[in-house]
Amino acid sequence: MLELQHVTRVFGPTRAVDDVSFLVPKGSVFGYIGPNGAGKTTSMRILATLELPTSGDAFVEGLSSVNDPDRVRRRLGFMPDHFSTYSDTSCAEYLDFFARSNGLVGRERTRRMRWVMDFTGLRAMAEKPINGLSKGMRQRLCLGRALIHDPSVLILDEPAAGLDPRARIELRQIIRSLAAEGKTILVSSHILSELAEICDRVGIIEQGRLLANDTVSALRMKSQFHQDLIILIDGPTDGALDSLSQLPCVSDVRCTDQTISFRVEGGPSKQIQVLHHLCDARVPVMEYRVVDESLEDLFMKLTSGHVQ
Ligand SMILES: Nc1ncnc2c1ncn2[C@@H]1O[C@H](COP(=O)(O)OP(=O)(O)OP(=O)(O)O)[C@@H](O)[C@H]1O
Repeated sequence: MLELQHVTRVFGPTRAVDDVSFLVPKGSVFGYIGPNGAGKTTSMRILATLELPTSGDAFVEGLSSVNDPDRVRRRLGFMPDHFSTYSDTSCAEYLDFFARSNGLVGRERTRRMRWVMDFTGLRAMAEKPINGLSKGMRQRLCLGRALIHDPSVLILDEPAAGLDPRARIELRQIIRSLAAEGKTILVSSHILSELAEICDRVGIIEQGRLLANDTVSALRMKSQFHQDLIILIDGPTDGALDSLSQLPCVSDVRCTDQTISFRVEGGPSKQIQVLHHLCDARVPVMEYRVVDESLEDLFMKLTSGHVQ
C-alpha cells in the first residue's frame, strides 16, 4: 500500500504540498486529480524518493520514502510525466538498460523484457528508435520501464496526457488489469472524468491542499444540492405536469412528447419524495432516471481555479 502522512513541501514562498495525507490500500487505484500546479507531481516525487518533504513522511508498503529510499525503490515503479532519452536508442535497448539498473540478470532479465514487451504491446517496435515512436507508444514504453522490475506499487504521473481516445481507453484497460493483479496504483490527471471509471477512490488537490478524498459516487452525492431528473409517462402528461407543479422543490419542468425533465432541489431523499408523490397521484411513470452530473461540473464545484 501507499501512504502520505501530513506531507508538506515548500519551495520558497510556494507551498507546493500543504499537509496532505491519504492512504491507498493494496490492489486499489487512487486517482489524484488537480489543475496545473496543484502539487500532484511534487507529492508523487516524494513518494517515489525523488524529492524530500519539508515535513511529514511518505510510505510504500510500510517503508519510509524518506528513511528507506533504496528498499522503497525496489517495490515501486514510477512513470514520470515526461522522459528523455538518447536519440538513437531503441525500445529494447531502453528497457534493457532499466532492467540492468534494477539488478535483473540472465534468464530473469530476458523473461521480464518479454513480459513487458507483450503486456505493453511493444514487441513489434522492439528495434525501433524511441524518437520514431508515436506519443501513445512512448507512453507504453515509459510504463514498461516502470514495470520492468515487477514492482508491487505503481505511481503514474499523467499517463494519459496527449493520448488520442483509443490510446486513453487502452491505457485505462492496462491500469485496471494491473490493479486486478494486485498492484497498488496512484495515477494523476487534470481531468476527473478521465480517471473516474477506473479509480476506487479519488483525491482532489488544489494549491497544495487535498480538498476531497472519496469514491466518485460519494463525491457526487456530497456535492449535490440539486439533481436533474427525467421521467417517461405512459399516456398523456397533463396529470404528471399538474402533480409536479404542486411540489415547491421542483423547478425547470420541460415536456417533450411523453418525456418530462425537471430539477429537484435537495438530496436523494427529496427525489424519493417526488417519486412517491407521483405514484400517490397515480401518474403512470414508466421510467424515472437521474441525469448524472457531469464530472467536469463536479470538478469545477470542488476547485476554485486559483493557482500559486
Ligand atoms: N523545484 C521546484 N522549485 C520551485 N517551485 C516548484 C518546484 N517544483 C514544483 N514547484 C511549484 O510547486 C507547485 C506545484 O507543482 P507540481 O508540479 O507539483 O504541480 P502539478 O499538480 O503536478 O502540476 P501540473 O499538472 O502542471 O504538472 C507549482 O506552483 C510549481 O511551480
